[in-house]
Parts: sequence; C-alpha cells; structure tokens
Amino acid sequence: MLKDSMHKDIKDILITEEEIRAKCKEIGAQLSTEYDGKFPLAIGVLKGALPFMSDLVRHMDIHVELDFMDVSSYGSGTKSSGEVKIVKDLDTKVEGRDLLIIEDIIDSGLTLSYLVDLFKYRKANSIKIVTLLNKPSGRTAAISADLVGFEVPDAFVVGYGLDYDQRYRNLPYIGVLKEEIYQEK
Ligand SMILES: O=P(O)(O)OC[C@H]1O[C@H](OP(=O)(O)OP(=O)(O)O)[C@H](O)[C@@H]1O
Ligand code: HPA
Ligand SMILES: [Mg+2]
Repeated sequence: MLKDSMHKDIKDILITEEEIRAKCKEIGAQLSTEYDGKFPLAIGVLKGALPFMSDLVRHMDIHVELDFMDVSSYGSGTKSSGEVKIVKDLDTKVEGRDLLIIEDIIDSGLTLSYLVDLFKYRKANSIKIVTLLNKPSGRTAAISADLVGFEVPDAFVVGYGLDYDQRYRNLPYIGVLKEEIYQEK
C-alpha cells in the first residue's frame, strides 16, 4: 500500500470508472449524429473538463475541432467565489461556429452562464452544453445542459477532473471526500 494513496480519503464512490466509460461512449455516439456534417468546435473548460473531454471526443466519429478555455471561480475552497476569471481564452474565432461546451460539472451554474453569454456576444451560430455531472441543488444561475451524464447529490464531489484544492483530479472515478479532509484545512 502506498503511504500517500488518494483512495483512502474517499468516503463513497458515486460513479465508477466503468459507468463513466459507458456514458462517454453513449454521449459520443449521440453527438456524432447530432453534429454530422457540421465540424463543431468543442470547447473544454479547463482544468476540470480535461479527462471527460479526452474520453468523449474519442467516441465522436466525425470531424471536430478542439479548443480550451481556462476559467476559475472556486479558489482553494468548496464554494464558488461568484466571480468567473478568464485565465486562458480560446485561440479560435467563435463567430458562425457550432459550439459544444464540455464541462465536468454544473453546480451554481455561474461558470457556464458566463461562458454562454460570452459566446453569444461573440456571435456563435449555435451553443450546446454537455456536462458529465449535474448538481441541481447547487444552482443559483438559470442554466441547464443539453446533455448530462449523471445527476449528483448535494455533496462536494471529486475525481475524473474534479478537484479539492487541486488534488484528486486524477482519480478514475467520482467520489465524495471524507469530512476530515475538509476539516484539516
Ligand atoms: O457551476 P459552477 O458553480 O460555476 O461550478 C462548476 C465549475 O467549477 C469548477 O471549475 P473551477 O472554477 O473550480 O476550476 P477548475 O475546472 O480548474 O477546477 C468545475 O470544473 C466547473 O467548471
Ligand atoms: N467538486 C469539485 N469541484 C466543483 C464542485 C464539486 O462538487 N462543484 C463545482 N466545482
Ligand atoms: Mg472547471
């Protein structure tokens, strides 16, 4: 046993690696049909969306362009600051494009409502949102995804891109942390 294994900090596994794999395949097939003949621009919202985007786009059998936006609003805690900061903007022009925004989670909805407003202002032709996780109990902004992998309960979840204080993103599953991990801070 490793002395610093991440797994010992996890109280419950909510979504297994196998369930995530199956969902990426299902959503990827659906998106392939929806965007057939369109060459969409897939926008990964860093850093959380990285594992989901990487797995999802490999199940899309059509031409798709990839770009990334790095935004942050959580700092080191478990509550949104309410202020969305652009850390890295897109390299691609959005005007006239069919956008597929890829997220790991919609919680308060503040990140995505900020991005959707920005991309409308930049004159995207269409905007779709796909999120691996949806946490409806956290919502303060009126926004919903076009495609949702899984609904999660009112708990701070980590793994498969989602962090607590920049850790746990590389867990292959989605889990809930033990309370003592937050309390140590
Ligand atoms: O719906 P919201 O309440 O806005 O929360 C969702 C966003 O918060 C997290 O990102 P974060 O800003 O922590 O940056 P990260 O992706 O680099 O972890 C998560 O990856 C989503 O992008
Ligand atoms: N876990 C990790 N990051 C998050 C969450 C969450 O539950 N909600 C918004 N960002
Ligand atoms: Mg994020």
